[in-house]
Amino acid sequence: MDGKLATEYSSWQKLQQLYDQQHEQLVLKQLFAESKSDRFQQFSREYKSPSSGDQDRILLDFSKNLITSEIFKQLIALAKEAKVEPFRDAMFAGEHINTSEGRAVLHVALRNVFASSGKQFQIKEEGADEVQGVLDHIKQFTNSVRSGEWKGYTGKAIDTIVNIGIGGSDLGPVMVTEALKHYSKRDLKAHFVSNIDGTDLAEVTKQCNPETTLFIVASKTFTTQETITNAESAREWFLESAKDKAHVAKHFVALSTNTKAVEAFGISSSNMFKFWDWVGGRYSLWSAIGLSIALVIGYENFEQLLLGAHEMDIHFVETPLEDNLPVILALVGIWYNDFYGAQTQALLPYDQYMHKFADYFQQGDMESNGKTVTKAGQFVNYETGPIIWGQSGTNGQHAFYQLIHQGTKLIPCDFLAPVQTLNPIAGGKHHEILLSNFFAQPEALAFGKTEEQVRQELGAEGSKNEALVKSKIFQGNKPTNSIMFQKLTPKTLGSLIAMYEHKIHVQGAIWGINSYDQMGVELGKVLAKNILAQLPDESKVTGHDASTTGLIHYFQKNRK
Ligand SMILES: O=P(O)(O)OC[C@H]1O[C@@H](O)[C@@H](O)[C@@H](O)[C@@H]1O
Repeated sequence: MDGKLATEYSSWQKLQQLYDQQHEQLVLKQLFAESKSDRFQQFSREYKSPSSGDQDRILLDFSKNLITSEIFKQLIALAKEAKVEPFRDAMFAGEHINTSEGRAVLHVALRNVFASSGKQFQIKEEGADEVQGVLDHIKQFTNSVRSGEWKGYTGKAIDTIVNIGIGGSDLGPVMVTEALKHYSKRDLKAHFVSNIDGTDLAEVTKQCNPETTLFIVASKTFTTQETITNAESAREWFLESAKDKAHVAKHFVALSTNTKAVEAFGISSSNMFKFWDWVGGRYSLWSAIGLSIALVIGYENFEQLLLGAHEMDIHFVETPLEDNLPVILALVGIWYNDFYGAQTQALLPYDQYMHKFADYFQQGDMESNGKTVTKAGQFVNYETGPIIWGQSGTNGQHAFYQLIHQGTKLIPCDFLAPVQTLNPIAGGKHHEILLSNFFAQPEALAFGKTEEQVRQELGAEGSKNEALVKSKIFQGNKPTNSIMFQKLTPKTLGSLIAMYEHKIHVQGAIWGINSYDQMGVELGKVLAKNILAQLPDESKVTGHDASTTGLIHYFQKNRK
């Protein structure tokens, strides 16, 4: 992180040598055989919440990775050489590490509100001292809606909320309200409208009663085309029944950094929940953007989510690199991404509540680290951010695991699962089956099935079919992390999210890129605006290539 390309670090070069010399001998079966049971001890770490200990603990087993203690040491050396620690401290101190936009990166300040946690970071940045005030506003508003005290324009309590937002103003609230559904107020329905496709809003409003629906317009900039258009159409839909514009105040609130635009939309500043430009969209669920989360799970649970994240922040700042969960995940990821040439990384939570976890981190990781230029302005000569994807187990097993087990691609996977389920139905049978799969899949991926085993199973007769024998071989040696947490509590979820946020931060630091801007989303937006103005009239369609022109003309000819 001092203007160097990652490939210039001597530790990177050493890792390259280790890879070149050793990767053919890095076979999990042998690595485990050589180290006996020590390997689990050696390559696993347990995190415990300082405030609730065993209740909220996370085990990271990274022993099923293609690493030795020498490689692990060298990866730690890379983190040191890339100055991961001072860069982390710079973020927590409020330095403007988002250099292209000249901003601080302070989602950690949003959860730095627990004097009793034993640690508060000293953050000096405009707005950082306003965090508690906004939380108080969220608390008071949440309590009044949930208790029924907040009334709609006909005097009825709110029973439905609709969050209108996209990207970071949607994915976090969607993921967390799903993940913490167990803790939700069941008689308060929550919908999320993100897509500009009118279908999204239309299908939601069909399920809403204007007298009892609260719209939450969530947009950091309050200029995002999709969100503003959806909010305007929602207001139109609402006014068809409410008639009087004065009623908007009871049914529309805004979450934004842009007071002027919120007021121009017709939402009074008393119904606006503020945040600051140092909160990146994809790191904003901890801010006012989390209002829908607080409404669904209650303010106390929202606070626990923040506390869990804050405690992971403390772990990230205070724990030596070799025991630091986000750092370990980041380094192991770099080993595959940059030396093995793995293109993707799968997130596989064996918890149905977490079925949106991979979707959430698709933006979190890919918008952060999908970059080609370093902060010093050089093009990288190595791979940066991985493609993130995944699905909840065991659904994924019946969909795409075939390719992970026997395809031609190397796909490092993170398996996540709770020790205890929140729904121990059928005497806990479901959870035992779920967890047996959670244990079995990484085992199968790591150790596979040899030709001899297959032949033995098929017997002499069956083994004559060579193609069949070959198709049943599992090469194994596929790397995985296994992450077990005690139970999916708001606090643990907060810690898990913060763990992956910091993993992304560490990888970005090593690659020397700015993880906190998103220039790559701009070009398409500008072109779409230009095209929108050309759509009414065929003769207006100019300045495009033949394909784009052809497509627009095709639409224009056939739309009626
Ligand atoms: O919250 P607003 O400003 O509407 O932005 C919503 C989303 O827009 C996209 O273009 C990205 O830049 C995301 O990072 C952002 O979360």
